[in-house]
Amino acid sequence: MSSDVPASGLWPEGYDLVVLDEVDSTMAEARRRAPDLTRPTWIMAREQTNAKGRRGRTWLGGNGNLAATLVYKPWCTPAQAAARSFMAANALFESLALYIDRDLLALKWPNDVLLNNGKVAGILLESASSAEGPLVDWLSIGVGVNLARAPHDTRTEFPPVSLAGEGGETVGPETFLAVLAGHFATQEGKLEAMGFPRIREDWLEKAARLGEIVTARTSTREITGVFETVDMAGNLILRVEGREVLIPAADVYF
Ligand SMILES: O=C(O)CCCC[C@@H]1SC[C@@H]2NC(=O)N[C@@H]21
Repeated sequence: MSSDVPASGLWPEGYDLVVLDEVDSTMAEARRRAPDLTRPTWIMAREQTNAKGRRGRTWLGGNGNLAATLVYKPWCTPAQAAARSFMAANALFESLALYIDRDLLALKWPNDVLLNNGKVAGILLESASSAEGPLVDWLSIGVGVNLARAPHDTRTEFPPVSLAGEGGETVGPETFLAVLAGHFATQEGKLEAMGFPRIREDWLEKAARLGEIVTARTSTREITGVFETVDMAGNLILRVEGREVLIPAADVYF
């Protein structure tokens, strides 16, 4: 076990922890470590010099915020791996709810966590598969959480907010990661015991704007409709003019 694992009883059994002062990106570090990995490992960095967000965007972190990636080898297909983003979102929600009123939090499809309608946390998934079989070789789940400060970012309609800035309790990245790692391990347990329907149910309970009108913007089109649900494959389902439209990937606005 890595010596970085905290002595406190908080840290989940079976998971390793690596804490780095500085790295290009914890996603890149996960990629480098993945081939030799023997146990699920959380990699946390105090600073990232080249952090990545979804769709190739740059991720703006900041001192006192959490930047971490879980890299592991779940026995699953790429489609099942994608379901893990809902588990990460559920785990982030439950972790943040320890430090702020949970009614102020919501999950935005596919994998943002909102606090007072601003973005407080984002999730980025990467996986690798070989041609030899249907399973992924490894999966990494990166999380960025604005605990202490919200980076200045004018590119988004969901401006970054921070836990501290919205009146949440002060919590450091190490402590928050221990809480998050525990909640994520619980989600893995739920997946094993009850399957994705239970993960989806948990996610839908926390979903922003369920049953309301939202707009999904893909790289080629914009679709506005009623946010009906998320299906068993994790697709967004909008009702548009009486028809169900299935959206596998998009940015959602409301
Ligand atoms: O665009 C998003 O919403 C996803 C952001 C994910 C950022 C995290 S910070 C830790 C990990 N390392 C990275 O380079 N990105 C993810």
